[in-house]
Amino acid sequence: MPKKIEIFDSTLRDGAQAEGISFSVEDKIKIVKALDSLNITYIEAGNPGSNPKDLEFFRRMKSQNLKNSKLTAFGSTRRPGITAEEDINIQSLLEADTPVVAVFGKSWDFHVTEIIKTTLDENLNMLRDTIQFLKSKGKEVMFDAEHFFDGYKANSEYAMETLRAAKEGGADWLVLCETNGGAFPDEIYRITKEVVDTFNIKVGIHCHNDCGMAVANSIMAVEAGATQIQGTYLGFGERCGNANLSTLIGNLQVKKGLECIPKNQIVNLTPVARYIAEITNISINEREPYIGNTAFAHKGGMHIDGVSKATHSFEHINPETVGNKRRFLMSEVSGKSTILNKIQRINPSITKDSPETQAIIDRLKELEHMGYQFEGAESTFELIIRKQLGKYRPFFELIHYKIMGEQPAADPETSSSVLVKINVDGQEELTVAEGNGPVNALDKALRKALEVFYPSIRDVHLTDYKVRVLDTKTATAAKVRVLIESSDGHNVWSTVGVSSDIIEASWIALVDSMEYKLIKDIEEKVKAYI
Ligand SMILES: CC(=O)SCCNC(=O)CCNC(=O)[C@H](O)C(C)(C)COP(=O)(O)OP(=O)(O)OC[C@H]1O[C@@H](n2cnc3c(N)ncnc32)[C@H](O)[C@@H]1OP(=O)(O)O
Ligand SMILES: CC(=O)C(=O)O
Repeated sequence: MPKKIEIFDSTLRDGAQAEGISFSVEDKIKIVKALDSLNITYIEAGNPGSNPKDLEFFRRMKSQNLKNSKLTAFGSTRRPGITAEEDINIQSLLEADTPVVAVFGKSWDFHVTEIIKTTLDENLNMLRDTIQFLKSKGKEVMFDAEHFFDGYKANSEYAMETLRAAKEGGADWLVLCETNGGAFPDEIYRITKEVVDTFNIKVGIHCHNDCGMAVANSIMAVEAGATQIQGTYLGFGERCGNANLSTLIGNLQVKKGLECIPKNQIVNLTPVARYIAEITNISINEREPYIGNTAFAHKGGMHIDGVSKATHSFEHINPETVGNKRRFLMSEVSGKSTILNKIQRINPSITKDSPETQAIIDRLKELEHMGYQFEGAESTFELIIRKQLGKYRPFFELIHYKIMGEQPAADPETSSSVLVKINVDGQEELTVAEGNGPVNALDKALRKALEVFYPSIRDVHLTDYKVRVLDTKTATAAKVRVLIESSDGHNVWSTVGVSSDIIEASWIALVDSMEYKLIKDIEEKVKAYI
């Protein structure tokens, strides 16, 4: 097995072929910089013959110096019947002015005769002289042997001929593409091994994920002697996507000890994933290995107990190795160990065997049965612990709220009005507020009333609001769970409310949010005093 694997990221080329993904030139530049900072060897950032945006991107990149990575432009071999020099796509590849070009060409005889409709000989000439031409211009050239594995299975002699032609043309790399994503790991190993044993040249692998095998297939190619892996950082790409490089880098570098990026960069595996997702405007699959939000989240009580005693009891690596973090989730399947450290933050004298611990677990299970979920609402859970431990006093009493809606609205920003009346230590306060919906107006009215007594509430704003219908069978009579995320500019916290009335569920979550903020203010003051 080799010691070093060259990583080739195609997020900005094959990734841009994924449904729902579109990058602006600015997005591309930001992602290139992030990949460069991670020391990804090759960044395939576009197809200059495809569209003016990619050409503009490569033009802008001429003034950007990459510190570690080699920018790569992608395009096809020349068209049949013309010279490489005459081919407009090849002219665009040169115009991109990158040190590396990746050219794809046909390796499956069926594609040659039925898709690009030329002869098998002309296809070999197309590969050979396109690569020769690009080499004469001083480029490092990768030959992406499209459909190589299907081609090999249909006509191995011809598939190998295409690699021979590419090598004769001067290709630096033969990249075996599993274009349709239908091959299995044993086939990948056997065929890649034959290529590695036949040609004295560097071999790469490019796998698609149509059978969920892209990562496994890429690893088998490495086992067979490939030293370059192509994929996309978050796995998105044409159809089911490409080999996920964040998983592959984790697997190869952390588990198999092969260097893909410098050792000191592996802690950036997760932060770079989150940055790319942010720029791409997608959510990372929570369950993604290594980098996902739940990759090191423990929920089962016995798991949490085990991890608290020895982290490797339920973790394959330490999450910090890849810049991720361990999380313990609150739920009805939690045991006492899960909640003990949360309880002890409020009352350190309580132990696993104290009756209060069992009472809190019972209350948690009862609330989950009613539809609550605390995994994403730990602030509400802290308030429940306080209530159970007698460490809570309400900051205000609700007298009532009234909601009015206007439809059709003269101004959508003020389509709802809410009146809130509260009592704080015997003093009543009545406020009215308008909003673009009842929850927005309710939030504004409650904050306006509370600000009179607690000025720091002015800093609080809602940053997220999610509603989940809990029992879809009963349709409009179903319960809803409202999850609110709030911020005061320094801290972010989440609270939850459940009711069959969406306004009431929102109110419960809003009240928890305000009370949580006020409790934290008091704690800060006490800390400062001590
Ligand atoms: C497996 C892969 O991922 S390969 C990369 C796939 N990526 C993309 O297709 C995205 C970028 N593509 C594009 O922007 C456009 O397809 C362009 C600009 C490159 C070409 O557009 P058009 O000239 O309108 O052609 P169109 O997309 O309709 O068809 C593809 C053409 O490329 C030809 N072609 C396909 N593969 C190859 C190849 N390896 N070598 C040479 N020609 C090829 C086809 O025969 C077809 O030619 P035809 O128009 O003479 O029948
Ligand atoms: C080149 C390429 O993207 C493929 O064959 O899948």
